[in-house]
This record gives sequence, structure tokens and C-alpha cells, in this order.
Amino acid sequence: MTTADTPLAELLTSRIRDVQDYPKPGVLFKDIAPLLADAEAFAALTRALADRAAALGATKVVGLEARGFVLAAPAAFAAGIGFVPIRKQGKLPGEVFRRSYELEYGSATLEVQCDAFAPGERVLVVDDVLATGGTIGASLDLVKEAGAELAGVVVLMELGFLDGRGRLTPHLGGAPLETLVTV
Ligand SMILES: O=P(O)(O)OC[C@H]1O[C@H](OP(=O)(O)OP(=O)(O)O)[C@H](O)[C@@H]1O
Ligand SMILES: Nc1ncnc2[nH]cnc12
Repeated sequence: MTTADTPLAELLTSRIRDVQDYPKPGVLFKDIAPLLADAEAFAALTRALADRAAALGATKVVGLEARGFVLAAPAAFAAGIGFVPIRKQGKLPGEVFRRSYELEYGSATLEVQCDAFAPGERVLVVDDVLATGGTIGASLDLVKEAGAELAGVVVLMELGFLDGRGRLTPHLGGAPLETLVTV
């Protein structure tokens, strides 16, 4: 079942494509390429993310490589604040904080630059999919380690049956987790 109880959720849901058995047998992959290719849907998503950044008083939007970058960077621009990347291992120069984690179809390591945030910064973390919660959980730990305050997390799509939300609770420290579409 998909929750599409608002015009925005309905629009976004209609532009996400299901791909069975990708990248591994048994995984139902949620492909956001059609949404990104649709100017109306992409603009509506960007506005929704930027509105949340403003409402939460964020001073930076953090995007998670790779699909999270595509959503977070325009949202930061639209909100008039800066963007910070959390990247897969070995892509960022200088001193980094590092966390390894499991995701729905593998494992990975994420990094953030140690000097990514000035003192007192409030961060909105943005990604496309919340599946097991491994990626966002590791990212929230990195944000905290780098000294920023978590204003909130917004995810385009939550795969509710994997209970990533439950796994994220200890990483959120009371900050809100919002998802625009739940599957
Ligand atoms: O909740 P989880 O189980 O951690 O899964 C969610 C993550 O999986 C995907 O990233 P992935 O690293 O596969 O690919 P990408 O580089 O295409 O964003 C997706 O973009 C999320 O970041
Ligand atoms: N089922 C899925 N579809 C798209 N991205 C994902 N990331 C983790 N699980 C995913």
C-alpha cells in the first residue's frame, strides 16, 4: 500500500517507478528517475524540502551520496542556505569522520569533512529512500560527530515494511523524521 493522501504525495508517487529484482533478486527497487525528469514533480519536491528547511530553522541541508545530492542541493538553493555532502568512502579531501553501515542490498562507508559545519549550525538531512535506515543512521551519527545540531530529517520515500524508522529512533535525539511518501 502507498500513502498518497495529499496532492503532493499523489504527484510524487505517480512519478516513482517500481523495478522488481534490482539490484538483487527479492528487492523491489524504487526508481526516482521519472520524478527527476518531470519538471512539475521535481519542482514540487524541491519546494517541499526547502519549506521544511525553513520551518525547522536549518542553516545547512545535508545530502547523502548519490541520489540524496540530487534532492538536497536544489532544496538548499531554494531555501537560501548552504549544502553539505556526506560521501561514500575516499571521495572527500582532508580530515573526515567515517561510519560503516549495512543497507538493504549491501554495505558501505560514509564520510563527512571534519570542518563541514561552523559552531551552532542546524542541519536538515535529506535522502531519497529510507529502507533499513542504515544510511541515514550512519549519517546522523556523522552530523553529530562533526558538531552540528540535527534540525530534522526529510526523506522522499519510506519503505515502511523494513522498519527503518524504528532503527533510526536512537539516532534522531528527538529531532523529527518526515517522509513525503510511505510505501
Ligand atoms: O535505508 P537503507 O537500507 O540504508 O537504504 C537507503 C539508501 O539506499 C540508497 O543508496 P545507495 O547507496 O544504494 O545508492 P545511491 O548511491 O544510488 O544513492 C538510497 O539512496 C538511500 O541512501
Ligand atoms: N528498494 C529500494 N529502492 C530504491 N533505493 C533503495 N535503497 C535501499 N533500498 C532501496
